[in-house]
This record gives sequence, C-alpha cells and structure tokens, in this order.
Amino acid sequence: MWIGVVSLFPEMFEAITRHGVTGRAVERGLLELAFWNPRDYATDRHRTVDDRPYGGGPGMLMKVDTLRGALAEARAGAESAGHRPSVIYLSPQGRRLDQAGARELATRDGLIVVAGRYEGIDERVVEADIDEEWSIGDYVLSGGELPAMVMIDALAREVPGVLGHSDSASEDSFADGLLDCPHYTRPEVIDGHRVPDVLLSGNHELIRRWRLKQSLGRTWLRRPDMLESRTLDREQRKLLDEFIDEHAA
Ligand SMILES: c1cc(-c2cnc[nH]2)ccn1
Repeated sequence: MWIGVVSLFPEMFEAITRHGVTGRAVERGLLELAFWNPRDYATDRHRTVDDRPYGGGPGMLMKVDTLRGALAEARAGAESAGHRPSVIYLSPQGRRLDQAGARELATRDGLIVVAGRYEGIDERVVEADIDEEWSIGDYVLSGGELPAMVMIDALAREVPGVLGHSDSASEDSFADGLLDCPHYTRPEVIDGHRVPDVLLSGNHELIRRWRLKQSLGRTWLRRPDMLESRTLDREQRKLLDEFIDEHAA
C-alpha cells in the first residue's frame, strides 16, 4: 500500500519504517511510504513554516503556502505512482479510529496523510484539500505525527501479506470485536502464580474455548459497550453466561 506523508518531522516515522512488522512490510515492498516536508517549500531566508492566526490568540498555524506546496507534490507523487489517494488529516475533530476504520483505510487506493503541527491548519485548506479527518482519541498532542504512525501501523496490519503466521492478527480480539484474552509464557510459575492448567493440556479445542470465554468475559467486565452492538452465537452466549456465573460466585 502506498502512503504519502506530509510532515515537518519525517525522521519521526523511522519508528515505523525501520522497526517491527511495519519495518518488514516496507522492506518487502508491501508498504511504501513517501515523505514531503513543508519546510522544503519555504521561500524565505528563515524557511518559515508557521504563521499567525487571524483574530489573535496564542499559538501559530501551519503556513498555508508551504503546506499546500508539499500537499501538491504529494498528490503528484501519488499520481506518478499510479494511485488515487484519499487525503487524510489527523485531528481531534476527526472520525475516531477503530479496527473497522483501519480495515477500511487499508482498502483505499493509497493515502496521503497530513500531520499537522502548532495549533493546526487553516480551515480553508481542510475544506479544499482534505478528504477525511481522523482522530486517535480525545486528547490534544504536540502534532499529528504520532497519530499518523498509529493509524499507519493499524492499517498496515490489515494489508494482505504483512502479518505472517507468527503474528497474531488472526487471533486479535479487536479483529472480532472483543478484548484480547490473557496470555502466558515461561516460566510456568511466577511468584507462586501458575499458568492456567488448560493452557498446558495440549487440548486445542479446550484451549480455544477457554480463550474465547476469557475474551468474552473481559469484554463484559471492561467494555460492555462492545457487546451491546454484537450478536453472540450459541457457543459465545453459553461461554459468557458461564463466565458471569463464575464471576458472581
Ligand atoms: C489525532 C490528532 C491529534 C492531534 C494532532 N495535533 C494535536 N493533536 C490528536 C488526536 N488524534
């Protein structure tokens, strides 16, 4: 998947281009990131990239001409790579990113992701140049780079071939709308606390049912809202009822 990034700090993205699942996806050509820095489109001696807000008040905005210069080149880059990308702006005013949203974004014919800095960007640029605003949560950060990396990491895992058999996405509970079950690894006992016997049994069907029951139970306890929008099948209903009975006991 082709992703163009407009950012004043492209070097931040080494966190995903040089490490882990996303780093390997880039190496294998399954994920392609290209960067355009508004500072490269500054024409003044100080290479200015911010500007004062009309109406006064604290803080600055991204300078319009340098931002739009980078955006125009990113569009040209997408076109020459044969893509017709959606242009995404990361902001607290956007649609909340969740697993379904990541899955949807992974199907697009490329993305251009705009990472804002300062107090953000001119509203006329949002209206003219941005297709969709997306948020990773209700908090204000120092810029859009970390949210952009969170979004790219989440959608990259949905790109066919990115996750190998050793990765977990197929088991990822969020992938099926539940919280994840507890996980255990060596040693068998930590401070007197043993690994649940079922996980040592070698009985894969019992283990599958235990893990599903734990996911359902955890979701019921910690995120009941996720269950409201979900129809449980017969097995899931039975396992959750068992969990609730055991929890009440
Ligand atoms: C997306 C973007 C942001 C953000 C961008 N710049 C400051 N905060 C916060 C949450 N989700």
